[in-house]
Amino acid sequence: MAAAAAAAAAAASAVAAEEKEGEERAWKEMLMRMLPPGAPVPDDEQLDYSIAMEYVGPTVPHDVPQIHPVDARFLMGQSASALVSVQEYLAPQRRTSLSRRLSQRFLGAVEQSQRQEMMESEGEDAYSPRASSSVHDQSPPSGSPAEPAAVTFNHVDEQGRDEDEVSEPIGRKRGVCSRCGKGNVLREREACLVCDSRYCSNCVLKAMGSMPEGRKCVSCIGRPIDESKRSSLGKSSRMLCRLCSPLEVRQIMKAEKECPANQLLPEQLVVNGRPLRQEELDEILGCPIPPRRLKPGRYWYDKDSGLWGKEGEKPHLIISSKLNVGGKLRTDASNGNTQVYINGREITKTELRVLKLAKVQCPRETHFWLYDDGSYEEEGQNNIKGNIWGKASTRLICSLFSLPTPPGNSNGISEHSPTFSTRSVPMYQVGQKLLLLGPEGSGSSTIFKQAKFLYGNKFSPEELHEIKLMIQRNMYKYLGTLLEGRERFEEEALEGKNCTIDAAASDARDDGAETRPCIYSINKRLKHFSDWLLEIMAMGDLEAFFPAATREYAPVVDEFWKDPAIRETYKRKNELHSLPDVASYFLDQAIEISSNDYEPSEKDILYAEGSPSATASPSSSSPWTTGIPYRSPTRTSTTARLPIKVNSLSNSNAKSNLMGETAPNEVNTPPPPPPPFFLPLSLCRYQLILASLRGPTEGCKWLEMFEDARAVIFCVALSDYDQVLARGPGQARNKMMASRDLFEGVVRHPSFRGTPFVLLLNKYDAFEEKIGRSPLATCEWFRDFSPVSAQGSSGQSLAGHAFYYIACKFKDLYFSLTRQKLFVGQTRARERATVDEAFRYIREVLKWEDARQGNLYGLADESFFSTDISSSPFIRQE
Ligand SMILES: Nc1nc2c(ncn2[C@@H]2O[C@H](COP(=O)(O)OP(=O)(O)OP(=O)(O)O)[C@@H](O)[C@H]2O)c(=O)[nH]1
Ligand SMILES: [Mg+2]
Repeated sequence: MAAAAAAAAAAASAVAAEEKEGEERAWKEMLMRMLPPGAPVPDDEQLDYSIAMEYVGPTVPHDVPQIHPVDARFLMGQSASALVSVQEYLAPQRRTSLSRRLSQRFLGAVEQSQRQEMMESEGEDAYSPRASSSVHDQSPPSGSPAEPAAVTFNHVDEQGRDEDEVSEPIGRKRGVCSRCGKGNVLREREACLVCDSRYCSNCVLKAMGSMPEGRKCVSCIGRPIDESKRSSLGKSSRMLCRLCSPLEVRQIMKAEKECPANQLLPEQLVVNGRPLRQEELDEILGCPIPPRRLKPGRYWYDKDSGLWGKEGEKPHLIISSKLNVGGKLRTDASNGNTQVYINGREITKTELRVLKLAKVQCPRETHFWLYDDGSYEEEGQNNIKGNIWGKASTRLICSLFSLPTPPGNSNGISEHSPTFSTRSVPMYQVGQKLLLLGPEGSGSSTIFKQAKFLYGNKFSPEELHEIKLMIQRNMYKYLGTLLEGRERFEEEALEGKNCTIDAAASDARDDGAETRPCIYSINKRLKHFSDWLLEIMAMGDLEAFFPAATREYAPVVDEFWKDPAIRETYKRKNELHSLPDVASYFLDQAIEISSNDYEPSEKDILYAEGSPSATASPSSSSPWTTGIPYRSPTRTSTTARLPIKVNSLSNSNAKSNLMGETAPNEVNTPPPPPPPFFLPLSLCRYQLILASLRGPTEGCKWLEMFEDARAVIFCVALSDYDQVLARGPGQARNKMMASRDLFEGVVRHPSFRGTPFVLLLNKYDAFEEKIGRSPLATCEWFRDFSPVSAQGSSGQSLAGHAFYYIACKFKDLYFSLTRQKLFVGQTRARERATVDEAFRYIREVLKWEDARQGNLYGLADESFFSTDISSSPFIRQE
């Protein structure tokens, strides 16, 4: 009996085992059918597929949810784990625990639990909600009688995103992976181009599958991308490069750029008031010079000239002309109000300004015809008046005003050769603008010059000539400052002795062997020269005489510099606030500098105060320096330089130069900065533009020219904290406070809203040298500086501490104005390596900013940079 029972039990268990085996085999076969041919069946632990079973039970009394599958062929293949979306006919009561477990694994744990909670609260079981909402694109048109849409889908917004995606789901939290729910703000995340779900490196391939349309969640495949991400199409990320082979990355990026689902739709582009048709879009994209980075929007297009812009805005590009696209160009296309018309369009103020600077006569009610080669004529006159882009100076002005110039040769005649692939050739040679600003004497010119030595072309002969003249003129400025100081010190000394200066002067004998009334007294001959020099300086006429008379007076300068009275005066240089420390360097070489053959050395160039203005070699190859008309030195020194510093000039300060021209003193006048050049800091070339600041920036019109700057680099001299800016009697101002106000003015300027700022705290060497003897609290902004004694004990660490303190002061100020982080660097601009470091840092900042704007990943606080790591307490703390 017992044996029979045991046999029966054994038979029963064999049957059960066989059944189980059969069931498993059936599962396996089903899985095999769903997987790509040859793919191994993953074991239970590794199983990462969402699957469904076909319901074969009795008819259910309620409507069955109907979801159409994503075409699995798209999702399979390559190295990534494919994720199969399902056709689910499963009634709630028949869902197996396995399917639930699988769907649970398929969803991000966090998202799933959230949804499960929601379902449970509604009394429903959790079934694969991701599948239901995510494949809704595939569902038949609503109301189709054959396949009633029994699943309630979320509301879909205009861009095809459902409510969950529009309202921030939990996985969208900064740094939180949308799939596994793990968060780390410092870790890189790959974002879906459609719904912006972010995935960590562990989940990205599982969530995005083989990426047949690039970086999209599997459930977003087939859906149009989020337009704000269009510019990142085809640009790979570090994470992807780590996870996939180079070939795979290339294929994914190619698919991302070229797959139909990611292309612009013609109706997304409205040109001259009319949405495009497919053939028009094809014509635009296929023309020799198409608009770059075309985004959906409303544009205007002037088919005669090729000018292209956003509706209501100035021209942005020049594309191929004569394309038959869009409606008719409207008069108000660019919202101009100048009563000057080009090809029927009323031009904007900026265009008019450029035309005027290019000396094109354009009184009101002028109607021009502009052709695509740049030639123009007045309407009805049949007489070509010139070529608008023919002059290099006009092209420079256009670039400064962010107006387009045609690609092609320097005559402005575009070369549309059919064999010339313009798609891969950038339209312009102009890179992103980096605007370098700084108050007087902060060292911005030195940084610019160092950058030019590092990354730019050599100084042209004309630039060198101008630097030479600048050095010669500066030499007389330094001498004048010394003579002014000498007079003051002499007066003070003689007052102490109770004798008058006139008496003292009368004692002085011409041979210089007189008994001097005091150590600051000079002989009559020198006194005579001194009075003359101080007078022309007071009249503001120094530039009218020097450098022209440099050679003539060189021996006098040398004599002065060696005179005991001037040596004594120089000993008190700390009291002569406008005397820079380079004065002695140049006065030591007064005779050499004044010679006709003098050629400034690299050191002279760097030490020279100021920078060459916008004169350049006509033979230079840079688009910025080619053909800019060379002006005579005298003109350059007055008319060209003044506008940069013009903010502090009032109308009454306008003065005439030797040629009888009046220097522009309007704050609206664009400054002619030194020729910018490109910094090949990365694949993207940056164009460094230097502009020197004088006076308040409120209403400063020329700053508007740089509103498209990629970043503002603001330079402040650390050593200014105990310096005084003399602006006439009773107007002495601490230089650091003046720098702070100027910085605040630039930050507040409407043109730079949203523009990243990098502050370069320069002259760290001079700062380090003086901080031990001159307390930082001399500057009222730094009154609360109280160095920790251990750190303040040695000069160097005190300087480091003070640097950090000042940087934080600026950071706090910047944050209070913008709620943004200020990036701070440290330089000793005379040392080239520190400038190189600073620009590397700036490049990193721009990369971080790009990443931040693309919201790819969070950032650590990398907002400090010091060229001398050991001297930065912040870096040590980090
Ligand atoms: N010791 C020291 N001197 C510097 C440093 N950077 C610049 N200088 C000197 O400071 C003086 C002024 O520098 P510039 O570069 O002409 O200053 P700027 O900001 O262009 O001033 P403006 O041309 O007057 O607008 C020059 O003599 C430079 O050699 C620095 O890091 N350390
Ligand atoms: Mg300068």
